[in-house]
Amino acid sequence: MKIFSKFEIKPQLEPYLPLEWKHIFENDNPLHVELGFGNGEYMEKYCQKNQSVNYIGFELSITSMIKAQKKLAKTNIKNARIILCDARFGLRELFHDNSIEHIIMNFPVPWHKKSHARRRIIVADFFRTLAAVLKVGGTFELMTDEKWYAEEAQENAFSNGNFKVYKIEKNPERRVMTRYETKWLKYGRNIYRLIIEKKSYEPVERLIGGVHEMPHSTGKINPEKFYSIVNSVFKKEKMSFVVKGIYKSLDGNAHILKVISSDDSFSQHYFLVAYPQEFDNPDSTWVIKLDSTSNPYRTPAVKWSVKKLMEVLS
Ligand SMILES: C[S@@+](CC[C@H](N)C(=O)[O-])C[C@H]1O[C@@H](n2cnc3c(N)ncnc32)[C@H](O)[C@@H]1O
Repeated sequence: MKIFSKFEIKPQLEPYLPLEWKHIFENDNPLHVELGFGNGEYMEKYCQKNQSVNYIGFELSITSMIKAQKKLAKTNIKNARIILCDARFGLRELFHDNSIEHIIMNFPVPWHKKSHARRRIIVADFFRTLAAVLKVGGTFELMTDEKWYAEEAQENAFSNGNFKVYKIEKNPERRVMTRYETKWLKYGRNIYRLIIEKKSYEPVERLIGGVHEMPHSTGKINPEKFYSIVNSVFKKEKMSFVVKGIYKSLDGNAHILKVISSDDSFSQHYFLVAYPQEFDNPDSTWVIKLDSTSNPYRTPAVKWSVKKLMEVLS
């Protein structure tokens, strides 16, 4: 089997965030970022035509990641990296302030139903991130076939106050186009482009920003309490977590806890391991830490789950 993983970056394994992109690409070329790249068709063409930019793509779908990696490998693209991660989180946590030259979002799902509001990307928070991570003079380009969506984004950008907001263009000709875009234009379906340009900088509050350390806690644990915490929801400020299941190792010493945590709307699944430092001593101190198979971003909610569980199990 051919390995295409040279394009994929796993920032959750890095000891420090935001990332140092010039070390990753081994050059200091301008950063261009695509949010929700789908099968990677736009990324492939864009990278071929713009070889002096460093291109970073975000996707949530594993199938799309695989398709894009195959494409990039086939055409021997050198200037692209892709990340399996919520673009809202990635854009805010993985880039230094004033570091991105251009951000592209092609045909996102608008999620117009209220019940899907949590999935929307282009909301007020998104523009706060752009005001931090785009360079002054850097641009965000949105393509959509929903006029109301472009208008809503335009209003949000305008209310943020840090952007020059351009007029929405109808059926613009772009140097690089997606397959659907070409087809839609051919069949007379309208598409819209919104471009905004950053005029002033405003910092954004990051969840990580700094050393990306491994959390662990130590203390006394009453093993009888383990099963009482399953499905209990713990909440504090914008953080929450729930223990969805507990599994015991065959020798009965280690307990593995399946946890889902949330920082605001950013959720992660991971496993924690709890074990006594001295297996034969009933008074032993216990350790709770991330299980070695798990690699969530060490957000405040992840760190808090490690600390709080020690407290409730003691
Ligand atoms: C309608 S498709 C468009 C794909 C591609 N941009 C195109 O124009 O062909 C939207 C894509 O965005 C991805 N997506 C949705 N929400 C996302 C998020 N929060 N972060 C990263 N990708 C996301 C989806 O997995 C999907 O592949």
